[in-house]
Amino acid sequence: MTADVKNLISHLQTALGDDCLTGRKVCVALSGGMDSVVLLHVLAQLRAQQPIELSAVHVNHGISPHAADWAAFCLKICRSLDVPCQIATLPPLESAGGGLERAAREARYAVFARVDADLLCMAHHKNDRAETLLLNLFRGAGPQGLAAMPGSRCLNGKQLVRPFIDLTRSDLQAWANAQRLSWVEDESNQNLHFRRNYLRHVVLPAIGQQFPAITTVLARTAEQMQEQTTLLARLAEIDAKDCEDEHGRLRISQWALLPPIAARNVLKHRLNRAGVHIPSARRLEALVAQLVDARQDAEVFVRFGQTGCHLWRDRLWLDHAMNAPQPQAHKLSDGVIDWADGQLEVQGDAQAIARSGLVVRAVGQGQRFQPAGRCRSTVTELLREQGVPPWVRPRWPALWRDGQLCWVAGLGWGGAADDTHGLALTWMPTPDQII
Ligand SMILES: Nc1ncnc2c1ncn2[C@@H]1O[C@H](COP(=O)(O)OP(=O)(O)OP(=O)(O)O)[C@@H](O)[C@H]1O
Repeated sequence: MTADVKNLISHLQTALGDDCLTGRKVCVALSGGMDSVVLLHVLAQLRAQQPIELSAVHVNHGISPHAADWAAFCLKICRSLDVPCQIATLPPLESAGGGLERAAREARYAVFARVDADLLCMAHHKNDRAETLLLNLFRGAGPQGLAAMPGSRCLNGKQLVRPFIDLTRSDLQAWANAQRLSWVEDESNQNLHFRRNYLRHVVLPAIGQQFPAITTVLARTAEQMQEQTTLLARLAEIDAKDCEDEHGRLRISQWALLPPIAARNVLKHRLNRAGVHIPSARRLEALVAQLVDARQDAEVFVRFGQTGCHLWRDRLWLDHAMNAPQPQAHKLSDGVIDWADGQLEVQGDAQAIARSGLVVRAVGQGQRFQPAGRCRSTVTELLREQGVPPWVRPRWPALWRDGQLCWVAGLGWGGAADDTHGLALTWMPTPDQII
């Protein structure tokens, strides 16, 4: 295609769904690189024709020595286009075994998931898609991985869209040159130790000598795989119907009776739908084997990257807070306190709170407690009765004074509490995620 302005704008309108754009909040994931700078400019030009609420988000990973310059550059172009820009500066990353690249990507998507927008636009293009397909092929992925980068998908209640997925890098380059745009170059894009760069600079050009249309062909394969994946997801939901409880969650003992190939498909689909990254077919196989062999009252735990999968009470529970830092003990204060498994809202007179000497701290193991009007027991037992899963109980929030337990979320005041200090405490747990 010729990359003139009109073409790119009409391409974008088609890709984003022309008639439903008006008045919507559209946010650009802006790295500062050429592709997303082009995307920002095209959307800004579209805004002149159609009322959209345009914004941008840049994630500063702090990995490159130039990270601060990139963030400053993003702020500068956004200011020049009158587009509000949010810079999300992340704490240093721990690669948790999956490599720094993956950890950075996961952290980035977590930021995107929280952005206030209807559409979150990313600037991936056909070449990115071909590279991703090959990367996934070389790590033994199935149809889901080979469907690399769908043009659009749901992300936490909004739509993640890739309006440039049918265009090539050179289409965007031509447009950027014609518009005399400037952008930042990420020096790590030249580093051949990164597998993606190796594919981009060495493997794909070599294949292209014999197969000149390789990028387009791979993108077409990805498209077909996308269709297969959609069909497999439909099949999974049909098979899942036979083993769901009244809330649509899998009864694992019934799921285990499905033919193995169908059981795997259902599990993969449900984990995917819940946003769990499945590291490899082997890990999934290990989970399937343990679940199939488990007795109905057994407890099984398998770790998938940042998520823990627990079999408990014949259901599969996901623990996304598994690696979250343990909340530290701190003095009680007025307001909302973020906790691993929810939020605690504290309302009361600031001076009375300060005088109370109360400290917020996890309940820990083996504590005994007597909630008002109930028998004294261990907190573990009391929380078990409330349906709080075993892995959550030790990190459950409580209020302490002088080392004595006074209040426990979900159980209320008791134990050493002689006075509630006029406090109103509301515990808002994160809904359980059970697939
Ligand atoms: N740090 C970031 N902040 C915001 N969005 C990002 C960031 N990194 C990547 N993205 C989004 O993801 C897309 C693909 O990322 P990738 O790492 O392939 O791009 P890039 O080479 O860094 O930059 P570009 O694609 O803009 O040239 C980008 O086009 C952009 O939309």
